Amino acid sequence: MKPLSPSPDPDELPSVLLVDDEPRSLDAMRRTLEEDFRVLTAGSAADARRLLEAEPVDVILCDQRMPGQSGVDFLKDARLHWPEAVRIVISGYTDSEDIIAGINDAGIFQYLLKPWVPDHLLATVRQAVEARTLRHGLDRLELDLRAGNPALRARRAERQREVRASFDFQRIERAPGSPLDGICELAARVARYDLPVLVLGESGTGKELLARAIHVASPRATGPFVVENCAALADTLLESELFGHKRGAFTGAFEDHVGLFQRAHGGTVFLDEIGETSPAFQVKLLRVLQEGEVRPVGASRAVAVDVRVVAATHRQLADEVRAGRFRQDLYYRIAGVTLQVPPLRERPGDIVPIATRLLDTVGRELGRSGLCFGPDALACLLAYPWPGNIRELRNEIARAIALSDDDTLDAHAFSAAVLHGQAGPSNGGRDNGLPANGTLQERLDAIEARLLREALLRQRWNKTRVADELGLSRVGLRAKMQRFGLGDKPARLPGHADATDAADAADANDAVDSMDTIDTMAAIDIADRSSP
Ligand SMILES: Nc1ncnc2c1ncn2[C@@H]1O[C@H](COP(=O)(O)OP(=O)(O)OP(=O)(O)O)[C@@H](O)[C@H]1O
Repeated sequence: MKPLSPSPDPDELPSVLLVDDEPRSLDAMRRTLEEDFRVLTAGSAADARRLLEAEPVDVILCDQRMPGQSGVDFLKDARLHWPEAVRIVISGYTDSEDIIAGINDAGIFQYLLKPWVPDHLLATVRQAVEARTLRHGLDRLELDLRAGNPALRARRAERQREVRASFDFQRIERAPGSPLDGICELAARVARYDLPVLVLGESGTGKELLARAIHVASPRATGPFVVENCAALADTLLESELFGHKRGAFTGAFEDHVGLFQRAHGGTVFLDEIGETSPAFQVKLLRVLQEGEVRPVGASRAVAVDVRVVAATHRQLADEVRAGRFRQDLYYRIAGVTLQVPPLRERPGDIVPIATRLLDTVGRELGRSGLCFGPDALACLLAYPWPGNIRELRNEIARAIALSDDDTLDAHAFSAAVLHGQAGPSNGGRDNGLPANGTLQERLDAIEARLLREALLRQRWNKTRVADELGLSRVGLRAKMQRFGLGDKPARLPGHADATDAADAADANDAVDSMDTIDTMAAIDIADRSSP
């Protein structure tokens, strides 16, 4: 036999106020509902008001046709004074137009048609109570958040720890003492404050990675991090992507679309290649940043958004402002703090640690773990100027993994350009692969080191020929090689002194097989870099 469950305390049941001037109808509804709800009844709007003033209720169910005031008008009034009660109107077909007209103003949850069926009436009131409970829970959550509820704060802190454990500035691989150390330190400092950050640097240098690390180190870590490449879309599409649009706003807008700014609410928006945006779009973006709200295309009202903006560009944006191509007011809005990420060729010490990390991650992505570089491969990577920066390095490593059956990658797995140390097309045609920053002396040094490296590769590390080509004495060449960390006198490796002409014979110690020489050079280079 089914055990008898204790009947619930009527005071703990959700309360429903029925309003109808028809006593029989009122009675029928009461009987249908009273087992599950605490039912109050009123024969008129005035009686209902008196009851509501005496005690709050969860649901009001009101007949549309009543003498004096219509059900919808009464519910409009109830919405103003007792907004937490969920409102249902009940009526016949003939009143539907009035009800539809008043649905928004009265905030009506459901419209029940007469004659009603008991099961449907019960289900509708249950749904209304559920909606009331949900809304109540959300209100509580918001209050708790505003009041800084300790349990919630602890849960948020825990989640932040989880997010930070999965990604932080350590994921930005670099050598000890790399120029990136200072940049990451500054980024970690500014991450704590809601300042806009502008990240400058050539394509593929790791600007997005830095932006993500800033987000994770910020108090917004548990919020969303959304990315938009502003160069990839035409103005109208970019506007609709970022700010959203309403259905029918333009041809093809078949439904409402929530923009990225709204999706990033509570988090960070990363606007990549902001320097490519048109003046018209810049005006719109400026308005959003100034007012802290977005207006979806075709919408009549704006929506408040709370986001932090991190923007990036490969251009020197201050120069773009001076040239009149980028709005100054927008520049000051987005450049609260500016971080400049140097290209890979200006931090050659980072090549080996980054390449090693990429070999591991890309290898695992391709289902090949336990891979390593042969020393000739590392020497090749070091000798190449990487105009496409870390993205190019990543692609090169992926290609080498795919082409090599061996777990130790050697230089021949690389493309011809990398193997011979010759840069392909420079960075999107935007520069010539040479440093864009630094003092004149630093830039000249970088150019000299690169020319020297290229000549050494071209002449298969034969110093006599290199000295001839560059119009230097051998002593002068050695001094320069030493100065640029290109090694002085690589040890001759057994079996590789295959000098073939008089000049080589005179320089037999240096005339070693290029790859083995590179081997040794790489070892020297790596040892140099790892020493404190
Ligand atoms: N220091 C690093 N350590 C490991 N991987 C890195 C590092 N920097 C960048 N990468 C990787 O290099 C690739 C390019 O980086 P990212 O997209 O952040 O560059 P970007 O400057 O934003 O490029 P773009 O301007 O073209 O969008 C990514 O796969 C990224 O994970």
